Amino acid sequence: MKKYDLIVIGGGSGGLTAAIGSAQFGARVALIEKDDEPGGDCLHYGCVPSKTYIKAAKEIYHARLAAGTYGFSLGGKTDFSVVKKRVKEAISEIQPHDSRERLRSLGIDEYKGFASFRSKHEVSIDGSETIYGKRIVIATGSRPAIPPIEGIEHIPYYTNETIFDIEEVPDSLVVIGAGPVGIELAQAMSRLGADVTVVDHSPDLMAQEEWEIRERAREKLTEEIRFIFSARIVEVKKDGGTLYLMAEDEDHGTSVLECDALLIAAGRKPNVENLNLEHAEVKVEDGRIEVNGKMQTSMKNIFACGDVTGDYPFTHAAGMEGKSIVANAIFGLRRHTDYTHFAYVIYTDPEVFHLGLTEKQARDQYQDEIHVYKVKGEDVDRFVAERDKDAFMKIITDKKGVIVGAHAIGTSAGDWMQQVIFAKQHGHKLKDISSVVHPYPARAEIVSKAADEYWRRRLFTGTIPKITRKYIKWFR
Ligand SMILES: Cc1cc2nc3c(=O)[nH]c(=O)nc-3n(C[C@H](O)[C@H](O)[C@H](O)COP(=O)(O)OP(=O)(O)OC[C@H]3O[C@@H](n4cnc5c(N)ncnc54)[C@H](O)[C@@H]3O)c2cc1C
Ligand SMILES: NC(=O)c1ccc[n+]([C@@H]2O[C@H](COP(=O)([O-])OP(=O)(O)OC[C@H]3O[C@@H](n4cnc5c(N)ncnc54)[C@H](O)[C@@H]3O)[C@@H](O)[C@H]2O)c1
Repeated sequence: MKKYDLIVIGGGSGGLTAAIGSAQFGARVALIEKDDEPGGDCLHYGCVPSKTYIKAAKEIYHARLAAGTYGFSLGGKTDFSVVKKRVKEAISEIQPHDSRERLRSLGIDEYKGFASFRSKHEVSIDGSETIYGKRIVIATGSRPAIPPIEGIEHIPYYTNETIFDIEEVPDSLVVIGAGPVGIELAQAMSRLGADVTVVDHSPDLMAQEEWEIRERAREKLTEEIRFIFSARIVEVKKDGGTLYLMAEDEDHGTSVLECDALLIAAGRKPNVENLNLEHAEVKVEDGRIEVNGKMQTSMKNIFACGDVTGDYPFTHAAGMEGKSIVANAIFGLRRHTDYTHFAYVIYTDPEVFHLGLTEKQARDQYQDEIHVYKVKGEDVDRFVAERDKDAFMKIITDKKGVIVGAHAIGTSAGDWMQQVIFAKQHGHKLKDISSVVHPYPARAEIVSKAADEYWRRRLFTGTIPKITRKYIKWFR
């Protein structure tokens, strides 16, 4: 039986980081991936294809808007085969980075097949070959959760695993789920030509976002998408080419939605099945693998990262957790994964950026001893010049000015807010950003406006102006 320092199950963002990091430090590593090529959800069915869709949709939408603005007309239908081609090209250009060849070139033994445990140190591949690992990583990711709806097994529907393969944009599309997957794809599909309705059983979208951001996002998105909140699809039927979806809505009772296609984006289910976790005494709690801060499962030599743990289902979280595993599983360190400065972006247009506490969370945590700084796009020259004034940003600090939360909405918000992640992570105060000179007229100036406001409140109110006035008089 072949023996390894580390066996990694799953070649997505988490597994690849753990395997490549460990091999680069000299560990003997095996990676088992069931699909033809590694890369996982992010490369094949998630981040990458969705961002290519979003970009194509955005270009088409803004071209049409621009035509209206500048007095000419743009007609015609999108050639969807071009969009699909661009998706394929994007995946295949990134694939070499995550390929079996690259893993081999790094000295990793890659296996193709479905992995399952035989014991706490033994993993079998497709039930045949068995290999031994001193330490093992479970990075099997997640799949779309399909809600229990009567008749769902008898109708065709899309998930993120199939929506990037469609031949044509449907005339009408219902999306179940207003989470990041649902709204990013709903907006893209609407811009590509579908009439889109999003149904969610929660009362609003983006419940975890700062309320002013949520309101602005809802206002913008409802210009393009119809939302039905507090509603549940309870039954589905197909007649000819049409789908009939029975929706139960708290306010309006039962109604029937007709559409050509259905996309299910109702959350994720960690991939824990058929791994024979009981052979390794790895505990599953609420359908996901339980880990401690060191990413260790209930069995000390077995670690888990990424979507299979369920807590932070993001590519960059899986990567961060994979790095902790390299430190803990290969070097025996006690590194805890720290999510204090974890940020994410929802890639709608406009983008939504989230870092740290919301104002409400900060008020609760710091007993109201916080400062809140808000800047609107209409106060920043670049947004005004480009006639794109919907941007909004809020930074929350503790009473000493240390950043505890930052939230924004606007074109490319995910890019211009990066500096705040850096500042927060390195313990800088908001005032420090004020001394950074931002090239004029960068959108990032919105952040320095908040920092300027920090100084304005301290310098130009209270006793300081009285003293400086006296000094200037004397100095004359
Ligand atoms: C539409 C969509 C858009 C997204 N956009 C973003 C985004 O913009 N930014 C972001 O941060 N996140 C995004 N995400 C989330 C991101 O894709 C996931 O958080 C990330 O892929 C999780 O990585 P992972 O390594 O845990 O799992 P995965 O990437 O799913 O990898 C798991 C791998 O394990 C393999 N596997 C599973 N079981 C076995 C087994 N028993 N044996 C062998 N191999 C196995 C699978 O084939 C797969 O390759 C998006 C998700 C979706 C669905
Ligand atoms: N830009 C990004 O970083 C990005 C993009 C896409 C996905 N992701 C990650 O992927 C994860 C999964 O995203 P998601 O949107 O699939 O899941 P989610 O859990 O975030 O959202 C699912 C939504 O579906 C609704 N829902 C669930 N069951 C329903 C039902 N039966 N009827 C009506 N509504 C129902 C929920 O109320 C929720 O609003 C996210 O948490 C995110 O971390 C990230």
